[in-house]
Amino acid sequence: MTANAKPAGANDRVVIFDTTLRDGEQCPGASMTFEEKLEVAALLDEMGVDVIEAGFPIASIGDFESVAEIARRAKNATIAGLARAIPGDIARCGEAVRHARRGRIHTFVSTSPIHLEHQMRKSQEEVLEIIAATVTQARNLVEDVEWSAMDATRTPLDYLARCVEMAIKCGATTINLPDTVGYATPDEYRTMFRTMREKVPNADKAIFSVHCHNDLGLAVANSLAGLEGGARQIECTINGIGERAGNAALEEVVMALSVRRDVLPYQSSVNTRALTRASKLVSAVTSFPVQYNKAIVGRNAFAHESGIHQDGMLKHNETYEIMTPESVGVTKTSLVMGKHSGRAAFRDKLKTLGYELGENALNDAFSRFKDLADRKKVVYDEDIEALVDQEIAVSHDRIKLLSLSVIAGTHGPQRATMRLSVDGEVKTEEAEGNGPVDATFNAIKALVPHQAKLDLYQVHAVTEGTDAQAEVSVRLEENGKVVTARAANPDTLVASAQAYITALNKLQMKRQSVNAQSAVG
Ligand SMILES: CC(=O)SCCNC(=O)CCNC(=O)[C@H](O)C(C)(C)COP(=O)(O)OP(=O)(O)OC[C@H]1O[C@@H](n2cnc3c(N)ncnc32)[C@H](O)[C@@H]1OP(=O)(O)O
Ligand SMILES: CC(C)C(=O)C(=O)O
Ligand SMILES: [Mg+2]
Repeated sequence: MTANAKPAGANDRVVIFDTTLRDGEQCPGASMTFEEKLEVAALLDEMGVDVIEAGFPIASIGDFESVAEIARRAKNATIAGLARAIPGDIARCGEAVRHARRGRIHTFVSTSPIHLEHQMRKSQEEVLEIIAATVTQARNLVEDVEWSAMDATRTPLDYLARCVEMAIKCGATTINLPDTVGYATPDEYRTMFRTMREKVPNADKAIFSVHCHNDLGLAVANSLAGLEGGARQIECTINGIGERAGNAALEEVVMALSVRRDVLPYQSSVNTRALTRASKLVSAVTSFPVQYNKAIVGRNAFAHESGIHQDGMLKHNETYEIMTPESVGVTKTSLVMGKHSGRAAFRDKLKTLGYELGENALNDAFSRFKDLADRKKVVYDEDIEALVDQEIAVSHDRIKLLSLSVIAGTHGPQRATMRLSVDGEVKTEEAEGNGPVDATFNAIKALVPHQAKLDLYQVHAVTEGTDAQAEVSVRLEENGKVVTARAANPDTLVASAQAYITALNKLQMKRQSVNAQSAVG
């Protein structure tokens, strides 16, 4: 028996068996190259996974070679290979895992009536003989043999018990009872393990293992129920990838054990801080994106957008988080600024961006932020900076933009209607132009007559997407005096008008300071 193979129930240590490289790779589109498999295996080994199922050696030469190489390189983990209940599969698997410091042959055969009749086309008695022969063969090759009853959860318990007894008698050190088709409920799965451990005379000679598929979204719940039934090995995959709807997600299982130690008193040796790194690596090598709201490793798992939650988080992080982001390798909680955010988070965000606004300025900036968030899916830090910079500039201005509407399109001329406040007086003008920007600038010229020449007009997107803020830069020149101004808004024309008006305000301030200097002189 290996270090990992202690009798079920002897302690509360749970063996974490990762099958990302075998069952995970079985899902359509998830195949990994030799080098990618080595990289994933190295990380799993480093993070404390007990058993790495590295592949199915009979499946291909590539699979054989990657299992053998992972076996050579593994420092701590047991390396397992999968084999059907066929002598050739078992021999090939034995060849691949013999390079490991601890190698395991994992052999499986169907036990359910539906599989026996339609897939194996064998009787129950024939399958019992196959179990005896193949487990014995495997045990003659390695010390550590896992036997699985494929489709265990649709197998009559009496027959399953006979199979388990036979596998243990022939030397299996781990007995895996998979929910191959993701059919079981937690209560049924718990009962199956309890029954096996009570009924099978030599049950205490092996570790029992869970292997759950997620067809009904119950894979993690079933895995934990299996522990309550006496299992002490969990088979799982990073990001829950695997056949069809996938396997139980390793990160979810491990964090459930860590966070709910009070009701799940079982220990795993996985370094939880490596979970995010592992998730990102597997996602990158398989090109399978991780859904945003995925437990533990989804990008929203530690992100809060709603004002009430953000306010709570700023007061005490346990108000809305049951584990720290650091505990799974995420640097910090993120308070995402959006239309559901409140003043507390906005104030905190401004502080991190280096702004200290008085209460009135803050309220003004906040209402402009809400207005922006209503129009924009994601509000980035740069959006907020642009918005506050403008707020500060506008508060000193003589000319203020009150409203702008522009008619543009294929049937010119383009027409802009603008309302400005100039030294407190409200003025309106309608102007035409060669394009919407020209019409907008003509309206400004009509409302605030000036000699300044437009030296530069530039537009770029502050952030990504079609709803990104446009940042407009305008440079005006008047009698050798040059001013530049910038403004940002999701509407390019509004940003253009604001930038032009800010430049005019700056020019006005320059004129005043020159006049003041000549008066002093
Ligand atoms: C629940 C699971 O995840 S099981 C693992 C599933 N994973 C895979 O199948 C991935 C790798 N598989 C492969 O590369 C191929 O299927 C191979 C190399 C294993 C076999 O390829 P082939 O010899 O061409 O067989 P094929 O895949 O068409 O059919 C499977 C055969 O294995 C038999 N079989 C299935 N499971 C077992 C088993 N546990 N023990 C013995 N025989 C089995 C089937 O009855 C079928 O036999 P038949 O051809 O006599 O009817
Ligand atoms: C091969 C076995 C363990 C399996 O993957 C399953 O039954 O789901
Ligand atoms: Mg499976």
